[in-house]
Amino acid sequence: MNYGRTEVLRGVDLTARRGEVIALLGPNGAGKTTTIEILEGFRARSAGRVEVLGMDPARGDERWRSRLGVVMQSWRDHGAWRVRDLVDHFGRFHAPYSEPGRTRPHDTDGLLAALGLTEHARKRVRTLSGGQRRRVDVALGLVGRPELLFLDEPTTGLDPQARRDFHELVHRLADEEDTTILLTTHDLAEAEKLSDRILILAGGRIVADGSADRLSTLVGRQSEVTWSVDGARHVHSTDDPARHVAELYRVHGDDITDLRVLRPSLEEVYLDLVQRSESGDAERAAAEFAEEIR
Ligand SMILES: Nc1ncnc2c1ncn2[C@@H]1O[C@H](COP(=O)(O)OP(=O)(O)OP(=O)(O)O)[C@@H](O)[C@H]1O
Repeated sequence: MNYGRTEVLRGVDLTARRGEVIALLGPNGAGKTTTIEILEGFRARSAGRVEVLGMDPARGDERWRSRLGVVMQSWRDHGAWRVRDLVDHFGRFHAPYSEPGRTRPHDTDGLLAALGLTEHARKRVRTLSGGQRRRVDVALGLVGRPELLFLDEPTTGLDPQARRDFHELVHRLADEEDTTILLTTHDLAEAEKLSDRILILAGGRIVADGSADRLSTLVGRQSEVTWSVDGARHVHSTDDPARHVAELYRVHGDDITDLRVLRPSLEEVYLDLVQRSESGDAERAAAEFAEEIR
């Protein structure tokens, strides 16, 4: 993908399985939104082959579009609309495209309740707070009961409770409705919590692809064990924390307090991979990564 003479994506290769939740991570400007917009059919790619639900997004028709849910990063302004009317109106677009086992659209009031919007249903969108508007965005993305859902930074501006509710909603959509979800976020804990698979985009390429657990074992492989005996605190780095803890108990028994084991975090893996690819050689970073997970 090029914007003018600037190449922003090259050789991005990705397959998503039905019902999978994939988090697309990467620094600002890495090309996450561009990737998602190409898949949604909102942006024409410069080259390459793309197939989404069996169609080239550049040629997607209305029926195809009704099977997708889209929550974009930028707010689409419908300030004068009342929340319930807006969601209901968007839902009608999907009505002709019901399928066996997937009635479209969602029941408007049920959806508003699931997103904590019931008490705001009669309000005009422009009078809502930022986080409440974001929930309306999510409602509009979900109203057609999509098979494939794109969420571009969906939890920006949500308070902790709303964020947790949203996480539960994503799990339910994947588990109960077999919805395939591709989301972007800058919150690594969120990516770890929500997704089956994490993709890291840097330097225009996917430099890592795997579960959070898998990625966490790759960089700074050692875990850190901390504990106290008789008020003195100790720290030890080890490849085998279970063995170390067993040995501690053999030696000190019940004198041990404040025992903690910390495995390398996704944040460390992320920063390491992004740094490697930004130091100029994304291709080598991707190759090194592929070598490490073999
Ligand atoms: N319409 C456009 N015209 C020209 N360049 C663009 C356009 N849209 C994006 N870009 C450039 O393409 C690159 C990728 O942008 P993109 O928005 O896809 O990144 P992102 O990974 O989603 O970033 P963020 O985390 O900040 O949302 C950036 O360098 C950006 O400046």
